[in-house]
Amino acid sequence: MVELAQVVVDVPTMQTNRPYTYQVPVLLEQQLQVGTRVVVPFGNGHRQVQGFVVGFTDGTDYQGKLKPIQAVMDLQPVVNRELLELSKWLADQTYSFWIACLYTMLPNLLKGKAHRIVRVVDELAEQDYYDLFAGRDFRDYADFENQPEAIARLLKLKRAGKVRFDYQVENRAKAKTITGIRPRLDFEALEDARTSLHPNAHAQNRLLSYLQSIIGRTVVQKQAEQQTGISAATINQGVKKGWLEKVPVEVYRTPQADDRLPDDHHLEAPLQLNADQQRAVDAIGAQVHSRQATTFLLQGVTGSGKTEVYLQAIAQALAEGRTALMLVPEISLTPQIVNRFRRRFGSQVAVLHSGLANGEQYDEWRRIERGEAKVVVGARSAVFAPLKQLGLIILDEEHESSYKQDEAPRYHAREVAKWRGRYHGAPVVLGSATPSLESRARALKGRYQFLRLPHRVNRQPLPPIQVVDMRPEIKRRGESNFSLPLLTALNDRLSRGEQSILMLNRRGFSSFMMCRDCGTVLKCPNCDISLTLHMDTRTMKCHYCGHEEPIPQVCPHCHSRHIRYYGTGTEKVQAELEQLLPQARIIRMDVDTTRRKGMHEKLLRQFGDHQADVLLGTQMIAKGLDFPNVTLVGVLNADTGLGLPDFRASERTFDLLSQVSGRAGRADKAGQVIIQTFNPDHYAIQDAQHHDYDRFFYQEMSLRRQASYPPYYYTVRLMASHPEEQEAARAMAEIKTLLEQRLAPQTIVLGPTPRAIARMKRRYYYQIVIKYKQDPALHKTLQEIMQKTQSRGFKDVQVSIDPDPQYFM
Ligand SMILES: Nc1ncnc2c1ncn2[C@@H]1O[C@H](COP(=O)(O)OP(=O)(O)OP(=O)(O)O)[C@@H](O)[C@H]1O
Ligand SMILES: [Zn+2]
Ligand SMILES: [Zn+2]
Repeated sequence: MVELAQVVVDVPTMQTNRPYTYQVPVLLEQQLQVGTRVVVPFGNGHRQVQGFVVGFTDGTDYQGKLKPIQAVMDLQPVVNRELLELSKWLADQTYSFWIACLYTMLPNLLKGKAHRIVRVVDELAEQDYYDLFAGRDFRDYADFENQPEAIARLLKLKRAGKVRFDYQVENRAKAKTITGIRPRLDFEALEDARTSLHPNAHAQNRLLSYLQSIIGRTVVQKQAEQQTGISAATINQGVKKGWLEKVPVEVYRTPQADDRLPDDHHLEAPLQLNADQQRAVDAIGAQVHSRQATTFLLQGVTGSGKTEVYLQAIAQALAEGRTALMLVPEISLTPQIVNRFRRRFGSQVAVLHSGLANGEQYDEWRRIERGEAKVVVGARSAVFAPLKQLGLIILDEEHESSYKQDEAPRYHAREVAKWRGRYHGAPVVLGSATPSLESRARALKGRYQFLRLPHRVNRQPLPPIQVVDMRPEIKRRGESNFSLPLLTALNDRLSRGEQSILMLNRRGFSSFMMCRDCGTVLKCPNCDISLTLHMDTRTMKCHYCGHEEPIPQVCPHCHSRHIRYYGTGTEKVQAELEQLLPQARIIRMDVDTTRRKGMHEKLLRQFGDHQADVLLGTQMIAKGLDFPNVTLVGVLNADTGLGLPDFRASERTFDLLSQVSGRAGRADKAGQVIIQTFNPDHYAIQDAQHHDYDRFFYQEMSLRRQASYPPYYYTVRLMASHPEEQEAARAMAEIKTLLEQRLAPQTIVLGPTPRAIARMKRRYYYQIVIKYKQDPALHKTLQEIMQKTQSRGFKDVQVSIDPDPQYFM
């Protein structure tokens, strides 16, 4: 009986979205593991492609001639069995390619063709040392990968812990090297050199003896000097005489510089919980203990101590010998929250986020994979962290739409978390001050266990919120970003030495150029959208395709010079504020000022150290910040997101206002919030003003029911694009016909309509939105559409299926 491998190949088409069978080289039978990457020939041209081994068979049911695996890319699996199973489920749920799901789970370094090396880490038998390593301490893995015999030997050495397999970052974090020395002559030749030495040349004599003792090896020069007392000068003489050479020796990248970590012996003690917190920790802890995959909704007002609940529930999971996963939205993955975890759990914490260099990301991933890190704090994709023995999963700010990936595979981290919870028997905690309507509705139905923290830890009331109607303000005082009440309040904090946070809501508006004479707006030549002004580069940029052009001096249409910049950017606000309050020290935080690595951290530290009076920023300052000296929060424009063509527009506005208001008055000083708006009567703004989540919830629920939107209905969005508009429309019409034939009569199919942004990257987009409660035919029909749209009739049409879309624009 031969062993055959099932390989998912890196050829992302619907036809290849299943494993192919390959011969395993005889020498590697029973040695290759599931989850290992391989290179296999594919198709008639025998193209070489990458793939993942996803299983083995004995091949009894295969008739044709099988091709063999060409190369084995890893000495250890890069996806474990759990993640392999998860990837399959994910592909099915998100209508995407299995191969794409596998890659999604891996750190960047393992997605491409990273440089791989095998290092000797323990003494080898002489034969292995010379055959495999030619007497060196490491070797390029590429030299081995298509030699089954060598791989078989390496796999054995790996199992015995004698070699180590490593990925090296190509350019950015080039591995560090130090100087090593290596004899250039053989034993006899060195002996000859010794006989011709001057009798007084003791040092050189010693060097020659030493070299004779290390033939075939490389030794770190510093080490040799220390061990033998031979000086660097003597070694240099030896180099000149041709006895030895200097070579670079690699040192390991240390995954975590030790000084970045708090000392594990001085970790912070848990806080004394209040009664509500204790109830929550007990409820979660009980399920951790009994290994129940219960989902909790923890709704706690801002500053109610949710994070402390997470920390103590995690401590419980660790005490039971299990691991924990803590997810936060990328935007609130601030040093503040990371440090809180590090102070509590020390070096057991691994952090995963998009700001890490590939090498750092891989190092963290590897610490998790080896079981050295037991608590992972990370953004969306950290939900795939290869933790074993998972005991608890937490999603903070569970309502955040960034938990959904908006490109294929279009997964929602919440759903993946629940899948992993079921797999491990681990509870999942969804935490928020403003839960998504979906989650809150489930909690009310008893599908989630509902926990509440209704009070702030400091027993202070939530800060009072004043809503300022900007319409009369503008009439009275002319165009300004600051109303009189806000200015007065800012002045007041300045005189008291307290700090303020100002948020400019950038959602749904951009800074565009318009001609005052003819009304022409500068648009992207590729996309149906206006270009955004960027002062830092002095260019106009398209946020969709990246098109960039200089700021025009005259209108391209009527050549008027009256071309004006509309919309309010943070820079413009900063300039105005500097004029109005010249004595205020301002820190601006937006994409521009935080682009450089480490700036985010630095600006927040400065603000925390009271080196500024005002923190002015975009949405990125709304979440998670905990500064005791902040007593005023101002929202400059509350309503820019309200007008967006999206059924979640009100919910997002309410969430954002609640979150940012929560930054004020978190310690002993009372806080105050001022919200400026042109829609003071809108229920999202009024309910936020009264801190009334429940009222907002019921009001919004009734609108959703009337319009058949989630959580009453599920939604799926289908999108087709083509360079020719009528081709995209035609494809969608065909899909619509198919849907109407197959789906249940109660299911609603809307469209096809052009997307709100109808043209992007020179392609036209049409969409269909499906709304359904229960439709047994849906999943199969959508799978069928994925298959069908790969066929000839759909040439050049790209179709995507997005279950539970977060945006409808
Ligand atoms: N039991 C407690 N005793 C004393 N202080 C506490 C307790 N629990 C939390 N705190 C402190 O109260 C502050 C707010 O708590 P925390 O940040 O956990 O709230 P949160 O609900 O996560 O906040 P948000 O959602 O607004 O970001 C923190 O400074 C925290 O250290
Ligand atoms: Zn013009
Ligand atoms: Zn564009």
